[in-house]
Amino acid sequence: MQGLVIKSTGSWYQVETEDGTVLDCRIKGIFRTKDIKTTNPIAVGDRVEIELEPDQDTGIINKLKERKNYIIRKSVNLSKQAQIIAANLDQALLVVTLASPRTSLGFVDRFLVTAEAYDVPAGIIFNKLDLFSDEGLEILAEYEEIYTSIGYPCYEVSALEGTNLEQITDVLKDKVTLISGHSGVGKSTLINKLIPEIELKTGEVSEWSDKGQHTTTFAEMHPLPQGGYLIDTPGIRELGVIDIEKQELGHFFPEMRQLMNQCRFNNCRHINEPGCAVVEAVNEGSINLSRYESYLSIYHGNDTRS
Ligand SMILES: Nc1nc2c(ncn2[C@@H]2O[C@H](COP(=O)(O)OP(=O)(O)OP(=O)(O)O)[C@@H](O)[C@H]2O)c(=O)[nH]1
Ligand SMILES: [Zn+2]
Repeated sequence: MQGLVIKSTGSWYQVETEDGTVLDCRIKGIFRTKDIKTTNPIAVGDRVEIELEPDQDTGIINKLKERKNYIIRKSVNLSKQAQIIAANLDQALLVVTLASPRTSLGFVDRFLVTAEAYDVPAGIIFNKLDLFSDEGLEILAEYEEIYTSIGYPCYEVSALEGTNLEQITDVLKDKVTLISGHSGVGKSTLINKLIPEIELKTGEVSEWSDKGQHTTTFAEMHPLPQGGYLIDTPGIRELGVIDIEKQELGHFFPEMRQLMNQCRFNNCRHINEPGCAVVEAVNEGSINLSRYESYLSIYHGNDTRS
């Protein structure tokens, strides 16, 4: 039988089978992830094969299907080990606001770079539309132009007043979506509007491993009324811990990626090299300056830029 892992406690997994039943399952056999050492073999979003236990009430996961992508969190106390937070994401959406509080473009760009590095399509939800003055709406239009021209879809909503939420409903339909955003942007308000019954299901689960170490909460996939799942994460940290080689960074800016092969040197860092097509595009205005500043900031490791 095939199934989708929708909840994990680290030792038990809830697997939704094709007919919609949810079975508690455990793992049999050894599951390894290529290239990295992981603390958990299976994560939410994983597609698995299961067989029923003789009692028929529970199942055994005996095969893990290949993942199209996955996001990880580095383990704090076990070096070189990572926890897989979720697998097979269809998209990642970042909720941002231009006021109370203001999300910096540097923060947005870090999120987008990480999504690119994980190979997860990303989009941006501008929330609190009801607070925007005319001037605010102009800035919003500018920002949207920056990101839509690169290929990141943008949405404008007011979670509080329910404005344009049907657009988000459509975007989420039948997809597995990670939703992120820093504190205060209205992510909880939005999720509660999208999944009215979710408030019943929240509540922190934290596990203690047998070594007495505190392990972080496992992600949960919340089923959406229109089909699909939402994975809620507390913030960019979840999506921001990946190691990116400096030399690779430009690849995760799509507008730079498509110009890089025109740089004079094939090891161009796009900083001050002669004949750099990226810097030329920045000077011409075809690459947005704030995007390029984010590139430099990440390149130089200024992680505190806000
Ligand atoms: N004006 C306005 N306020 C909003 C909107 N959405 C949320 N808020 C308010 O913004 C504040 C923060 O909203 P939350 O939903 O708690 O934000 P959050 O992103 O989940 O933040 P944390 O709970 O800290 O993780 C609350 O006072 C909400 O009522 C909106 O569309 N317009
Ligand atoms: Zn260059």
